[in-house]
Amino acid sequence: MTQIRLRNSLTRKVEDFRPIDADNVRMYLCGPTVYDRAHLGNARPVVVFDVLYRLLRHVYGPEHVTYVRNFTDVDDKINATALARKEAGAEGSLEELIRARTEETIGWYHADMDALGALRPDQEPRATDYIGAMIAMIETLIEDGHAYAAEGHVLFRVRSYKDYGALSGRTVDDMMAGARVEVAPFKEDPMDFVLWKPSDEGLPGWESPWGRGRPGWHIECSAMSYELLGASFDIHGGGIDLQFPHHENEIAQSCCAHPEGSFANYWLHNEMLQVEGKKMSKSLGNFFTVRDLLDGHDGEKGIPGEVIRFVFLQTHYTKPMDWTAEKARQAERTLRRIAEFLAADPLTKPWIGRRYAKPPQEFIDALSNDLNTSLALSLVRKYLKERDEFKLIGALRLLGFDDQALVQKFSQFQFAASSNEFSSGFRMSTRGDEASENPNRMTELYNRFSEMRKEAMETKDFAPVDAMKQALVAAGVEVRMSKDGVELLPGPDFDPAKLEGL
Ligand SMILES: Nc1ncnc2c1ncn2[C@@H]1O[C@H](COP(=O)(O)OP(=O)(O)OP(=O)(O)O)[C@@H](O)[C@H]1O
Ligand SMILES: [Zn+2]
Repeated sequence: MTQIRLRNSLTRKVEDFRPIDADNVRMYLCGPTVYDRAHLGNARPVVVFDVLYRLLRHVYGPEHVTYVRNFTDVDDKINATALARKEAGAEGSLEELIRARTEETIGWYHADMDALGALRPDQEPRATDYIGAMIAMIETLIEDGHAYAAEGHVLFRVRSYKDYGALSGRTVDDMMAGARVEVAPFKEDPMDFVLWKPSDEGLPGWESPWGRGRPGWHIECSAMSYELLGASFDIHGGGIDLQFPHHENEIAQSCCAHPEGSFANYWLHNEMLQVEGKKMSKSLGNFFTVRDLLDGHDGEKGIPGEVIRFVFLQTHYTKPMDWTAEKARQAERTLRRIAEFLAADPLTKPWIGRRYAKPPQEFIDALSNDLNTSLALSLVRKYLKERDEFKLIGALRLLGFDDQALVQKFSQFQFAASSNEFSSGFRMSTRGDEASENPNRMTELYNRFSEMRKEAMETKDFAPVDAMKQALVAAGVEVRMSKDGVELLPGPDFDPAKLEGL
């Protein structure tokens, strides 16, 4: 089995990745606070951890990986956007407006990240669905002396956890000198952080042993990861901006509440997307949204999600990067060249099953070496140069690029979605040479054969399917049928003339 190696922020070394249970590899990523559209920086961790997710699925099998990414749907910023709407005359209670805002933002988030080719995680828990689990965890922490209640708040007693600071490699005293910590009169120590706080009247709140209130941000991830992945899991990810204090606090809470577990064994942090040397962030105002980039804004034309993904993957996730129009142009040129090549070749059509296009081992090795995506992309260019379609498609798919979508979006061939000539709507219209004639024919046969098979499953009359299969085989086409569907692979003896009568 391929050995994946990852840079673990805990040890600051690239280590062999050894899952706790190879039958269920578990990964948690801190997700967005859903108050507004995601900016391009927010998309970087999504793409980085999507590549890791795909690699883990490739190595351990898709059904042996669990990827959880949360939505933080309780937050001052969400309340503020809902309040602003209410003040502007929006109808409904504040609670309804808050709910509407988080729903709407989650919808945007899904649409934007889908456009970047990111798979949806296996679970996307919302913090507000796990308040009970958070309260239970806080109670345990209080019982064991790691937390205390004061004036409607509950605080984590940082000095009760001797390993606090291990992830950032700093002591509590160093951190105190560097961080702007809030000194509240009810805190025993300025470093102590909030687990629970009172809610103002009219704002979202939950009954708890400490009065009506709501959780602090850090406890959300500790509680949700425990509920969905257990006291010990494999990988915890997020942007480097979250390492301190958010991740340091998650570790303290989880390890103190569940000393039987190790929490996360590997911590991965992506570096920041920057604008002129500064982190792109809402608070600095130096941001643009993923949606603006996709759709085009201020007179600029839109940029396809594949281009954005390609640009991200050019830079290793541990390095800061800038977004530039020149990088986007170059990525687009490469994707066009790939698409033209794929479009001109009859192999890249829906009737080619995924199983035939396998990423070469050298390509898997590149990704397995701490996600060396820039090396992986140079291998993609190499396969293109060598005109090795199988390697190229295998590599593209593992990186999260859909070859058919690339052909449709980036090649000059036109695919008429409305075409009634072929039910899939997959049609080439510009080149009349043989190479494009046969794929049309194959697509048609593929659609017809799939239809026939579907029908046969219902009627239990498999005779027509068998007859067509025989004819295809006689024309040199290998036919594979599985529960996922049908695959047609023209072999070296493929003779399109023999398909004439079909
Ligand atoms: N410029 C950036 N580059 C890469 N990742 C980023 C950047 N900004 C935020 N992230 C990551 O985006 C994810 C979602 O973060 P979150 O929702 O807390 O951000 P936000 O409040 O929208 O961003 P901001 O930091 O701009 O206030 C986190 O994993 C965070 O590390
Ligand atoms: Zn988190």
